[in-house]
Parts: sequence; structure tokens; C-alpha cells
Amino acid sequence: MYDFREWKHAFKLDPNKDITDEALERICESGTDAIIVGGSDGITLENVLGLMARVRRFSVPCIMEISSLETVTPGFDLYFIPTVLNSTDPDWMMNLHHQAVKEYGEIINWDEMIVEGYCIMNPDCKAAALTKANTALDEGDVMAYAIMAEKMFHLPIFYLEYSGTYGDPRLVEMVKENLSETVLFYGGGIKTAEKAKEMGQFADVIVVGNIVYDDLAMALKTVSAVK
Ligand SMILES: CC(C)=CCC/C(C)=C/CC/C(C)=C/CC/C(C)=C/CC/C(C)=C/CC/C(C)=C/CC/C(C)=C/COP(=O)(O)OP(=O)(O)O
Ligand SMILES: O=P(O)(O)OC[C@@H](O)CO
Ligand SMILES: [Mg+2]
Repeated sequence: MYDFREWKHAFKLDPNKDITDEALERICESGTDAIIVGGSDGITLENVLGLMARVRRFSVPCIMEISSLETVTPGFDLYFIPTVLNSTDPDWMMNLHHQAVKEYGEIINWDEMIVEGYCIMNPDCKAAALTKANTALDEGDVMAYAIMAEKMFHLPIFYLEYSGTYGDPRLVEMVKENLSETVLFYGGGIKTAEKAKEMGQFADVIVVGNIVYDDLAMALKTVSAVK
């Protein structure tokens, strides 16, 4: 299922982390809607290609979430392009994107490119530090970013990112109430089936990352919790 509008669950696998063949098979055949390949540090062309080739043995959709221009490689089903709406550094909002389009515009297949408007909420995550995100946001700020993503920029995805920590379900619910076209992704701290179910009530898609590496059995339970 290549239409992310129909998804409920995705696993995010980090090319910079080791995963056994057996664990990868269980993840890819778990019933999840997609495998997103991405991370915020230590990402190289070599480790992206290695993980892509291994995921490709299974029929699950395989998406690259681009974190640097140097690591973009053909062979994925779709490419997610983050733009960090609450970054204080224009590089992570549009400058790197501008550079990429200027350099590669003619060969980009836009049907494969999906832009994600990120709102990074956890001040302690690597992505917040990298992108110099302003995480001192109240509910009104977050809502405004969500509305801007949909009504001003017509972004296909609004990604509420709590990477590494569990967010506020009430806020996710409020954001969802403000979106009608833009798909709401929630990621961060989903470590149990209960948490998956709780966020899955409100977010269109929940993204499960770190727990894959810490407790595979629990990670697998997050799929049936929302599907
Ligand atoms: C198919 C093909 C060959 C195409 C060629 C054409 C081409 C080059 C197309 C690219 C077009 C384009 C516009 C690219 C954009 C380039 C770019 C570098 C954009 C910047 C993206 C960005 C804002 C990255 C910032 C970091 C970020 C938000 C990453 C998202 C993922 C994330 C938060 C992962 C969590 O990281 P993790 O490591 O797990 O962190 P924890 O330790 O906290 O868990
Ligand atoms: O690793 P966790 O905390 O599950 O977060 C998932 C994802 O949103 C990270 O980009
Ligand atoms: Mg991670």
C-alpha cells in the first residue's frame, strides 16, 4: 500500500543501527504499513543502501526519509523530505532543499517526493539539536504550525515529532481536530501497545522507532494495537 493516506502504522529503521536478519524479517512481515529508513546522525550512503537492499526482500513499502543530500539513492518506493517548521535555522526549512532542487531539479521525479512539515517537540532529541528547533512551544504555537502546514503550504504530512519521549495525547488530539487534508504523523516514545493505541486514536499514522532496537517483541505488538 503505497498511499500514505491509508496508513495507520510505520516502523522507522535507523541505517546507523544494527538489526539481525531475523528481527528485520519479523518487522517487515509484521503487518505494518511501511518501513521508513532514516535517522539524524551517522547516516551514510553505504548504510542506507545496505538497509534498503535488506528491506527490499520483503513486499512492505520502503520509504527513504532524507536527512542529507549525499545519501539520497534510487530504489525506494517513496522519498519523504522533512522541512522543520520550528527550526530557527533556515537551512533545515528550505535552504538545503533549495540547493537540492537547484542541483538535481531536472532528474527529480516529484511523484515520488512527499514533503513532511516537522514540528519537533523534544528539546533533547538529536534532530532538535541538529536543526536548532525552538521547542518552547505552547499549544497555540503547535496548532498554528499545523494550520500553516495545511492551509498555507498545503503539505501532505504534518509530523509531530517527540523522538525519544512520549508526547501529550491531548495535544495530538487537538492537532488532529485542526487538520482535514494534511495527514498527521505522530512519532516518539511509543514503547508499549497501550501507548500505540492511545496515540493511534488521534494520529493518522504512528511511527515506531527506538523500541525496535530495545524490545522487538513489544515493538511488534504496536502494529496490532492500531490495525
Ligand atoms: C531518487 C533520487 C536518486 C533522487 C535524486 C534527486 C534528489 C537529490 C532529490 C532530493 C530532493 C530534496 C529536496 C532533498 C532535500 C535535502 C535535505 C538535506 C533536506 C533536509 C532534511 C532535514 C530537515 C533534515 C533534518 C533532520 C530530520 C528532521 C530528520 C528526520 C528524521 C528523524 C527526526 C529521525 C530521528 O532520528 P534518530 O537518529 O532516530 O534520533 P534519536 O536518537 O532521537 O532517536
Ligand atoms: O524512536 P521513537 O522515539 O519511537 O520515535 C520515532 C520517530 O518519530 C523518530 O523520528
Ligand atoms: Mg531513533
